[in-house]
Amino acid sequence: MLGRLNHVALAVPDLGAASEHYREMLGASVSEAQALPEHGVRVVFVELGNTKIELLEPLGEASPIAAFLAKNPKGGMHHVCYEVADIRAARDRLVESGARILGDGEPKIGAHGRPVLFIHPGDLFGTLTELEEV
Ligand SMILES: CC[C@@H](C(=O)O)C(=O)SCCNC(=O)CCNC(=O)[C@H](O)C(C)(C)COP(=O)(O)OP(=O)(O)OC[C@H]1O[C@@H](n2cnc3c(N)ncnc32)[C@H](O)[C@@H]1OP(=O)(O)O
Ligand SMILES: [Co+2]
Repeated sequence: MLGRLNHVALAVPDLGAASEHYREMLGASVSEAQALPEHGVRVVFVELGNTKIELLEPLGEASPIAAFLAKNPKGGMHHVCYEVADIRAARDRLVESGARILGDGEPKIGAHGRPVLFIHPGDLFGTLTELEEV
């Protein structure tokens, strides 16, 4: 069921400053910022060739990353995202195993225009996990 590592996401307090650090200090290829109001975040992707780093900044008052940043004001590793071929089949298998799917359980369209959903960190060793259908 589990495919490639699509991205590792870092929550950051200032997306512009984080993008600049990755571009200038690390010499990385960094995308333009994209606002995703339906996810409550602004996002930038750092392209690594074999995978991506997703830099996330809260957008709006109900951002799902706000509490995480309040606990980790300098930022920190927020989630990992694995690719799957059939996201609903993957979800159903996880639910059968007792895992909690966040939100209403239905995939949303993510930053790459593909369906995504999230599994509660308490059900995967303290790691918030995103699945993306590719
Ligand atoms: C850019 C679009 C898309 C993409 O295409 O890639 C994205 O990646 S969007 C990214 C942002 N969206 C989401 O994260 C959606 C799913 N997340 C959530 O629904 C919430 O963040 C959450 C996981 C339910 C947590 O919400 P929060 O408000 O922080 O609730 P709690 O404070 O009650 O936390 C509950 C529990 O979980 C622990 N926690 C919270 N965040 C993380 C985390 N990132 N990694 C590991 N653990 C986390 C938190 O510490 C609490 O633990 P306990 O205290 O032990 O209960
Ligand atoms: Co993500």
